[in-house]
This record gives sequence, C-alpha cells and structure tokens, in this order.
Amino acid sequence: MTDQAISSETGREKIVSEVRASPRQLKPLRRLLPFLLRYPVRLGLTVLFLLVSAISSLAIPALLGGAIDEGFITQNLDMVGRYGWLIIGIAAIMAAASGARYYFISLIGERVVADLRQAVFARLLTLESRYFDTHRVGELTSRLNGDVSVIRSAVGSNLSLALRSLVTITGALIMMILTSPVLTLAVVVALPLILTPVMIYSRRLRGMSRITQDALADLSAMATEMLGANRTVKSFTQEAGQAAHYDERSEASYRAEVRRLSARAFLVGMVIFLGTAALVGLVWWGARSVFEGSVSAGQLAQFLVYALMASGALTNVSEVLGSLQTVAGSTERLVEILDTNAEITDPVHPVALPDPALGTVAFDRVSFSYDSATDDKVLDDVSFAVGKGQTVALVGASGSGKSTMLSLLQRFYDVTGGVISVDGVDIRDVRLVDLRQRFAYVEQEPIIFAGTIAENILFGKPDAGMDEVAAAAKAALVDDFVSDLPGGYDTVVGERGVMLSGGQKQRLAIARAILKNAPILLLDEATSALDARSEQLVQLALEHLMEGRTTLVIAHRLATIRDADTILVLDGGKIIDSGTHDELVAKGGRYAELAKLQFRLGEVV
Ligand SMILES: Nc1ncnc2c1ncn2[C@@H]1O[C@H](COP(=O)(O)OP(=O)(O)OP(=O)(O)O)[C@@H](O)[C@H]1O
Repeated sequence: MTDQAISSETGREKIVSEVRASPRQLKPLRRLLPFLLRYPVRLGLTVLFLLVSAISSLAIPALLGGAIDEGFITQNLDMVGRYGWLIIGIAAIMAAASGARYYFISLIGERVVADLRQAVFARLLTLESRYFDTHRVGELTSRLNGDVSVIRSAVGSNLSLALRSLVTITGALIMMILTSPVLTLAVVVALPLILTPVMIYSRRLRGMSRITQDALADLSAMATEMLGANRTVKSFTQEAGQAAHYDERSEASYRAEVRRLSARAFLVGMVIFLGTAALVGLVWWGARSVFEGSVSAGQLAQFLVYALMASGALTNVSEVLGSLQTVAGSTERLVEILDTNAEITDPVHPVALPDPALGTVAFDRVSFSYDSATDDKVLDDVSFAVGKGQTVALVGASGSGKSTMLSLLQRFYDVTGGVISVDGVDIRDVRLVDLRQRFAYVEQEPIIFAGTIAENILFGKPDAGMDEVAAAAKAALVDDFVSDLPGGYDTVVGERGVMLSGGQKQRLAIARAILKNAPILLLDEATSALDARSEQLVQLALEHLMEGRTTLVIAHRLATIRDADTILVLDGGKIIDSGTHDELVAKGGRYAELAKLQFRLGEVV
C-alpha cells in the first residue's frame, strides 16, 4: 500500500470512529435558520401560498364526496357537473398557489445557498496560514461546492415538500375527523404501528451521510491536487497509478453512498408497504361501516382520499427526514468553517503606522516555533534592525528559517517570543491591512492567477488605472514580452500562468509589486537558474523594484548579496554572523563556506 492509500484509510477510519462516538443529530440544521430568516417577505409569501395550495387541495376531496352523495347516488348529472366546475375552479387556485409556493421557496433556497457560499469563502480568506497548513485546499473547495449543492437541493425542494406535507397531514387529519371520527380513531390507533419501525430505522441513517460526504471531499481533494500537478504526474509516469488511487477512493465513496442509499431505499419501501397494508385495512373497515349505514358512500370515498393524502404526505416526510441527515452533515461541515475564528486578527486598539512611512524593520529577540506543542524552535532569539532604504540579505542553509522570517513579518504566523516592529511599532498593534500594505512581497515561485496579464498586475493595486499598470509593466520589463503577445495586456495566461516562461512569471510578479508601491520589499529570490538573458532582465526589473525601498531579501544571487548593506547569516534559527559580503568573506568561517556552496564563489572567495 502506498503512503497516500494509507493516509486515506486512516482518514476514513477516523471519520467512522468519530461518527460512532457521537451520532450526528439534526442540530446543525438550526444554523441555517438565520440565513432563512434574513428574507421574511419571501418566507411570508411562501407560507401564504403554502396555505392557499394546501387548503384548496383539501377542499377537493370534500367536493368529491359531495358529488358522489348528491350527484352519483341520486343520479343527478347536473349536480355532478356543478361539482365538477367547482373542483376545476379550486384546482386552478391550487395550481397557481403551488407554482408560486415552489417559486418562492426555490428563490429562498438559491439565496440562502449564495449567502452561505459567500460567507464560507469570505471566512476562509480570513483564516491564517496555520489553518491551511492543516487543511487540504481540495477538501475545502469540496465543501464550498458539494456541501453547498446538497443544501441547495434541500432548502429548495425538500423544504417545500416538507412544509407542504406537514400542512397536508394536519389538514387531512382535521378533515378526516370532520368526515368520520370513528374511522379517524381507527387510523390514529394504527398509526404508531407504522411510525415506530420507521422512526427506529431512520435513526440508523444518521451518521451515514457525513461518511459519504467526507468520502466525496477526500475524492475531490485528490482530484484537485493531481490535476493541478498534471505535469509532475506525467513526468513521473504516474497517470495509471494515480488513476488507480482515484478509482480506489471513488469506489470507497461509491460503496458508502450505496450503503446509505440501500438504507434509505429500505426505509421508503417499508413506509410504502406499511401504508398500503393500513389502507387495505381501512377500506375493509370503511366498507363495513357503509354496510352498517353509519357512513355514506360519499363520506367513505372522501375519507379514503384524505387518508391517502395524509399517507402520501407521511411518505414524503420520511423521505425528507432521510435526506435531512445528508443536509445536516453538509451544514455541519460548512458551519465548522464559519465557526473557525482567525487566530491572527486586528488588535482591539490599533495603532497607526507613521505616515509617510519610514520603512524600518526591527526584530527584537524573536523566537518562533510552528508547533506550540513541541516547542521546536525554528527561530531562536533573533535580533536585527533594518534602516530606511537599506538592503538586508538573509543567507543560510535550507531550513535555517529564512522564509519563516518573511512570514512572521507579514503576520502569517505570530511570534512565540520577542517583538517585530515596523516603523517603530509592534506589528501586533497595527491593523493587518495597514501592516501588509507596507510590504511588497515577491515570492520565490511567483503566484500567477488564471486571468489576463493586466489583471495579474492589478492584483497589486486593484484601483490603479491602465497608465499605472503600463508604467509598472515597463519598469518590470514586462512590456518587453507583452508586445509580442496577440492580446497584449488582455492575453489570458492560463492557470498558474502556464503560458509564460519562468522569467516572464517573475517579471510579472515584480510588476505587481511595483504597482503596489509599498515602502518595504520582501523578496524571496528564485533558486532556479534562468538563462543568461532572462536572468539579466529579471535582475534589472528587481533593481527598479528595489529603488528607494527597504529590502529584505532571501538571497540566492551573488549580485544581490554583494550589493546588500548587511548580510545576516542564519544557522538553525539563529543569526550567527552579520556584515557585508567582503567583511564576512574576509572573516572566513561559516559564511565563507556557505557562500562557496550556495553562490558558486569558489573562484571568488
Ligand atoms: N508551515 C510549516 N509548518 C511546520 N514547519 C514548517 C513550516 N514551514 C517551514 N517549517 C519548518 O521550519 C524550518 C524553517 O523553514 P524555512 O522555510 O523558514 O527555512 P528556509 O531557510 O527558508 O529554507 P529554504 O531556503 O529551503 O526555503 C524548517 O525546518 C521547516 O521544515
């Protein structure tokens, strides 16, 4: 078994034991209520049309009874005709009201789903890096799509059916009592005989839904991951292997779904059988009453139609109850996200950063560990200061904590000890937006979105005009290749910028940072070598970006470290040395060694 297969198995076992430990109730559904109550007018109209359609549908059997007793039995065709017209009129009202009810409840369903989806997405965007370290993106998008669709169908059609059925049951029962209290009593006595097994069985359905939804999310997470990495999959000739993994998970999801379906099918079958058996008993009992003369033929017919309506509605309710388990499962998965609060938030009393910006950064005895449980320090007692307009290069072996420093500065995580300040203010005292506006961040692997070139640059400052975009593109030497593209700035670059070369992507990311025009530049230089010309263009673009800005750079290029005002040498989360390139080389020691290895300086050092 491969690692992936193992992890998916343990994941599923965990889910199963979780369900066993606490049988899922319908409680999470309550959380949908506030979303529904936001639309009182639509809800009011739904209830109105619901009542009109239910009352008119309940009137029809009574008219039918009248037609039998006053028309059929007395052989009065005129009377049958009159009743017929009346029934048609009422049916027209019922039809119109049913249509309107369906429309309004579907409208509410769509609205609730849109609101829910938007709320979940907005919440996800506020959550910090730690959340995404422990949750798979594919699984989260599956909640956003799959679970939201489940709720959509539920709030639309199921809610409509449930409400209609409940009103029908109540109305039909009242009409049954009015028609024949004795026959109604017989039905009421028989009812628990039907309902008890149904209720016992529907309990077993609980929990099954969450398992199927989780299995589906697992599947979708894997698909997202593998499709996103399609080149890696092909290059490692893993198509068949990954397809087999997918099949395995898909089959598991299929089996979980079949188990749930079988259980539901059995439930529906049971309700139908018990209902029909009860009806036969009722007909027999009713026939006896007619022969005895205690009930008229018309009343019996009328009563039977009401009983049929009630039992049909009861079947609907059992179906809805069955699907409510699924909806509760999905709601719970979404509510889990809505209930997750960001740990890194704005301070209660935010302090304003100086304006105009100074562009200074200071780390004062900063310590940090990703895992608070193990207290495994990734940064340990790190102190340094960067003055306005200075360039500080961070150098150190892989895993020494360089990227972590840039993450901490942007408050993707919070320090576990010490203070980081920007322009003399502790970054935890500043609103997150204000803080992050002070940085232009160029990642090692630039993130390019699936939109156009212009949209990608505009990400740095969405309200910028096209002239500003063009100026940033020019400074980042993006215009150099854009002019060759058929659509110019409107060229769509494909998902993650697949249509661009590595160097072009980097320049695009630099243009975005230039447009943002932030006082402090955070730069994680690419390690992958570009060809000489590309390298030169990227270097030139970077020089434009660094102009007049304080820069913290994780340096991989010789040119960068040579030009840096200070180099901080990191080892195992500590700063072990600092100085200029020449000073550090002259000293020999760790830096000289590192420089030899990392910057291919053998001949220089
Ligand atoms: N999100 C994370 N969760 C847990 N541990 C992490 C996380 N990111 C990094 N680490 C760990 O923290 C340590 C420092 O990582 P960091 O990425 O800061 O190093 P780096 O010096 O930037 O390395 P590189 O040059 O390879 O990018 C490493 O041991 C790494 O395994």
